[in-house]
Amino acid sequence: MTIDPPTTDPSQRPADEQPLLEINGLSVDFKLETSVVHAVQDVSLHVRAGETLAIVGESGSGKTATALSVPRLNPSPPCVYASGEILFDGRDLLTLSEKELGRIRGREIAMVFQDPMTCLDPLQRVGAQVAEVLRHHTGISRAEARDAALDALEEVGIPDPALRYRQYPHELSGGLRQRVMIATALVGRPRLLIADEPTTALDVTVQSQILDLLVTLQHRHGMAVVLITHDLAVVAETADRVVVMNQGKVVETGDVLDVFDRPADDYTRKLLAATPRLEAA
Ligand SMILES: Nc1ncnc2c1ncn2[C@@H]1O[C@H](COP(=O)(O)OP(=O)(O)OP(=O)(O)O)[C@@H](O)[C@H]1O
Repeated sequence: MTIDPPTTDPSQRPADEQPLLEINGLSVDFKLETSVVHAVQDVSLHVRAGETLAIVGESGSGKTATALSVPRLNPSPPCVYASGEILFDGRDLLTLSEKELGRIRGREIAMVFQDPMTCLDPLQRVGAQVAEVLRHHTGISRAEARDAALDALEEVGIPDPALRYRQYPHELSGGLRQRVMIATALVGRPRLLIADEPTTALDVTVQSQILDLLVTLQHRHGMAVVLITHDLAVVAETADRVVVMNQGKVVETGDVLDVFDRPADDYTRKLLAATPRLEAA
């Protein structure tokens, strides 16, 4: 019997060990008229199927620019993907055509943002918006999409979904709007959800309800989540692993408990020290 030596080449790993998302050496610049912002510098990270990876760091550290690079949603121009690769299920998203990426965006990779109004059309009834996403991705009939959208609104905990279906975004509270955005994001059953500060704009009690909802839906549907947040207490509650960013670079990464118990980097220590809620938890 021969035993193969352990392989270090990622392309040789068994399929079940391949991360769902693997970012290698990503650099993102914003080319402005008189200057260049190096927003993301040589960032590498990975997310396995079904797990939650949190990206933390101060404002301006490059969290959003990193995350928006995955579905290639940084505004271009001024954004330039200067180097690196973003492997989703082994395919480099940075090399796909807009058409190919369009089939992945929203369907296999979905996003929720801090402000639902950036995603929801203020002039369209909310139920129709959820149904339209489904029709776009699956081509099912109007009636089937309506039924599925009603189910989706119910699943995200919207009371009286038949009534809410017919309402416009401005008729809903911030928490309900966020639930509608989550329904819109998840109705296509994505394998990866990118959640960028999904609860920051909400009241504290609503924040924890929305987080609980995301965790429940993640477990139910087995999707992976990239969670961007400045709230380390939220990370401790929800994430498996964490990436700490500072000034466009990854300064530390690891299992949440390890990093929070034994931070290796000074910047991580400072972030943790600035989060008293965490010590109380
Ligand atoms: N569209 C843009 N045009 C120019 N510069 C940008 C653009 N988007 C981001 N930047 C710059 O890139 C850097 C990283 O920004 P990014 O939004 O990724 O940070 P962040 O860590 O997500 O911050 P926050 O927590 O405030 O959202 C910042 O210096 C920011 O000013």
